[in-house]
Amino acid sequence: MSNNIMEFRHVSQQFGNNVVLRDIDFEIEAGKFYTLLGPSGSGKTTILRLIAGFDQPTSGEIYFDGQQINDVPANRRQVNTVFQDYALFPHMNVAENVAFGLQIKGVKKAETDRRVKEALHLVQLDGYGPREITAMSGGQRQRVAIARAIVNRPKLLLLDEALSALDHKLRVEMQTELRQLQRQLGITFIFVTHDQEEALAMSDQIMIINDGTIQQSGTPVDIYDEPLNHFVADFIGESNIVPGVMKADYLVTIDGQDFECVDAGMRPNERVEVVIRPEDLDITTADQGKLTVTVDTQLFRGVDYQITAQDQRDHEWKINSIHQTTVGAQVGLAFDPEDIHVMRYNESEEDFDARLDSYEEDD
Ligand SMILES: Nc1ncnc2c1ncn2[C@@H]1O[C@H](COP(=O)(O)OP(=O)(O)OP(=O)(O)O)[C@@H](O)[C@H]1O
Repeated sequence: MSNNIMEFRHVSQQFGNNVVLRDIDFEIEAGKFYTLLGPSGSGKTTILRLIAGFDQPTSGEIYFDGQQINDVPANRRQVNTVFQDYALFPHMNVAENVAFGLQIKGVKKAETDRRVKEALHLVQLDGYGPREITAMSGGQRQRVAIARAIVNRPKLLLLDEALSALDHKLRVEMQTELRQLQRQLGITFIFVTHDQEEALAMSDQIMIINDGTIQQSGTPVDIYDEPLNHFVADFIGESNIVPGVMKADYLVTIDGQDFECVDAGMRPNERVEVVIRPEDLDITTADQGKLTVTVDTQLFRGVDYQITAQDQRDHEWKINSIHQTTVGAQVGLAFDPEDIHVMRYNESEEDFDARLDSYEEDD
């Protein structure tokens, strides 16, 4: 028996001529914290609206707990949404806002009071029930919105950029609290954000979306360490992305030099893209490095130095190092075979050759 609470099968969404989602397929496992991550306009909110039942897909099927729900209206789905602007009722106090959904369902007063109290306790707003919404801070309103969304224990909670209105410190605090709340309640959360650090910090699973298609799904570690394509490598964290050729299993050529790597199974001489994260590069003496570079810039960031350097072909490398270096110095870059991440190239060989040629002509 599958433990999936939500499934999309070949879901497409079109507004007029504008195709916003293209043949989306995914499964959401019950009880986990999922994040939909992608740039503005990629289709994240459109997916949430389909899950919540605010819109119907142009084609494809949506399943909830194994049942097809395309035609089930929003108010009959066991799904609640926390919106970016919270959508609280300003003329009601905190308790009335939280109680609203229960009253609509006709839950008795004593039961409603009990559940409102419990929900306010879960979001650490004990005793705030009689307060006017207008007398609550941004962070407190955020908690009220969450209390209102969990009070009737939905099976699935959708959070659309739910933390984006908070300042940085409060936002980081709420990330931890939301994660704890999700574990405590065991409700499946689908959280939408365009902030990659937030996604990496909070999620069990991340789905990266761009231009209406899912680029990669996986745990934060999978996605960070093994990006499937250029978009993911570039979008998640900082990266050095360079074209290369897979000479043989475990051997890749970058900039005309051969490097041992841990990837295999590509065609001999297959064109690839190579990702090396800035924190995986160590600075050493010029004669000890695998590549020789000249340091261009160095910025101290508290925990480390953010360094840029040019190699002999004038390509820029980003390096994060805890050791200080000197601008203008010639140094070596050291890295291990497992720090090289090889990605298949997903464009035609002709396009790739053209790009590789132009890259080499830059020399
Ligand atoms: N009702 C609609 N009618 C026409 N176009 C729409 C409609 N809803 C969304 N779109 C378009 O669909 C695309 C995806 O929008 P969506 O809101 O899903 O993106 P998003 O990833 O949530 O972006 P953001 O992070 O900016 O909220 C955009 O180009 C948007 O203009």
